[in-house]
Order: sequence, then structure tokens, then C-alpha cells
Amino acid sequence: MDSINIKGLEVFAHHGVYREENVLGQKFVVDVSMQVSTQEAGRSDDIRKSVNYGSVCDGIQKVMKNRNYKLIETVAEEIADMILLTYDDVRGVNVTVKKPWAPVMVHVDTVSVSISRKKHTAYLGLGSNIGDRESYLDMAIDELNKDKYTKVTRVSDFIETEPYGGVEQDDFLNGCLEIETLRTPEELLRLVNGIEKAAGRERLIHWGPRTLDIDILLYDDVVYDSEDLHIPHVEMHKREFVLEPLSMIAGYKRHPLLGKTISELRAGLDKQ
Ligand SMILES: Nc1ncnc2c1ncn2[C@@H]1O[C@H](COP(=O)(O)OP(=O)(O)OP(=O)(O)O)[C@@H](O)[C@H]1O
Ligand SMILES: Nc1nc2c(c(=O)[nH]1)N=C(CO)CN2
Repeated sequence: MDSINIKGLEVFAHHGVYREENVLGQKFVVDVSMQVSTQEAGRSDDIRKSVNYGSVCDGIQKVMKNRNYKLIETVAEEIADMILLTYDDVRGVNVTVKKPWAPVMVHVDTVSVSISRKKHTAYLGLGSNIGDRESYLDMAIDELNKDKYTKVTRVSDFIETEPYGGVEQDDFLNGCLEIETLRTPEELLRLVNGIEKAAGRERLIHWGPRTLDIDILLYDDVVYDSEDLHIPHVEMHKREFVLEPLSMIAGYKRHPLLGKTISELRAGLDKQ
């Protein structure tokens, strides 16, 4: 990936843990590197095909002057969010925020924080078999889009499926989504759990009836395991009700552990 870089942007602002920093203010120096393909702009010589570094500098000034933060960590995070949320073509950013005049009692050239943030692509599985099933799946899409850090980018057809897993219950409506998100996997889990809760989801029977179930199937090519979260979803490759809608929007996507594409995994189910 190419990059567009801003080095040494000076902004006078009032961030800091100490009161004198908030009152007097000081100089901050910002470096930004944006991962963006510049080839189309380079071939056409057209600014509309690129990211205008002047407007990025304005945006950084606004972030740093509109509010005061205690930590340069927060300043860096806010700058990264602003850039990733404003410029669709920017896939990732590195941001460094330096304080050359930091009030410490020893000589330092600068103190600084550097962060790297990027847009993540994740795939979610949706299911409902209580009430107005289609409305619950639509609600999931609306609520995900309401989240500042998340955008639904593709939606599969919703398909009627028989219950899988041995519990006698009504048929499901299932679908899959592709999302773009700045959230970490754990943040995304909290977001989807909150949406399930808002849909009146109760956990009474394992694999039992539900108004709305949202599973995180894939998140970039990440393999992640914690007490509460396993990515890729541990059952996804066995489930026709996941693989059929997922193959509509990401048939080419390769499962990071099994090494097969979603379409191949689905074809494999037919043979069993
Ligand atoms: N990839 C994942 N996506 C969503 N939840 C997950 C994932 N991995 C682990 N979990 C955990 O599973 C817990 C139980 O989820 P839930 O009650 O929706 O299970 P289920 O829908 O009955 O079964 P399944 O997840 O096999 O479809 C969640 O609270 C969450 O902590
Ligand atoms: N057809 C179908 N069967 C299921 C489903 C589901 O979404 N669709 N979800 C389950 C647990 O998450 C258990 N069984």
C-alpha cells in the first residue's frame, strides 16, 4: 500500500494532565502516515482521486483545538478516528503526537505517543426464529449502522432454514453481513451483544429459540481466542445456514485456519 505523509505539523493547544498545561497551552507536533492507494491519482493527476493533505491538516487542527484532552494517547486516537472516518480511501493510519515542551523536570527532546489504526473487515451471521424475524434482522443492520465506528457494506439474502442442533423449534431466518469497523474484536462482541439484548434476546436454552442472534464469523484474517470470544466462530464451517448466505457475499474469502474458501467449505458440506 502507498502512503501519504504529513511530518512535523505544529499545533498550539491545551492538552495535558496538569492545570498549567490547560491554562497556558503548549506546542504539539504531529506526524501522520496514511495508507492509501495513490496509483489512480498518480495516473490521472486528479486530486479528486486522492486525499488532500491540506484538508487532513485542517481536520487535525480542529480535533486538537475544539476540545482539551488530558492524554496525548487520546489526542492520537481522536486524530486516527477522524482520518479513518472522514476519508473512505484511507485504509490505515500511523499517528505520532509529540510534546517538545512537556513539563517534566529533566531535559527531553520530546515525549510522544505513536499508534497504528486500520479499518477492519468482518463477517457476521444473523439468525432469528421468534416473532417478526425479518424485522429483527433488519434491526441488526440498522443498529450496526448507527454505531459511529461501524458500517454495513454487504448484506446477503435472508434464507429460511430448518433448526440445526437437535432442539425442536421453529424455522429460522438467517443471513450474513460484511461490515467495515474500527472496533476491536472484543468491542465488536460488546456491540453485537448489546443489539441482541435490545432485541429482547434471552439465553434460556443452548442453541434454542431466539429473537436475534449475531455471531462474529470472521474478522480480517485474525485468529483470536479469549474466554468470551473465538474467531473464526468455532461452528461456522459446519453450518449450512451460515455458509449458504456467507457464500453470497464472500464466497472467495479463505477461512484463516482451515485454508479453504467459504464456497469450498459449503461444497464440502454437500458431500457429507
Ligand atoms: N465468534 C463469536 N461470536 C459471538 N459470540 C461468541 C463468539 N465466540 C464466542 N462467543 C460467546 O458465545 C456466547 C454465547 O453466545 P450465544 O448465546 O449467542 O450462543 P449460541 O448462539 O446459543 O451458540 P452459537 O454461538 O454456537 O451460535 C457469547 O456471549 C459470546 O461471549
Ligand atoms: N437453522 C438454524 N439453526 C440454528 C441456528 C440458526 O441461526 N439457524 N442457530 C443456532 C445457535 O446459534 C442453533 N441452530
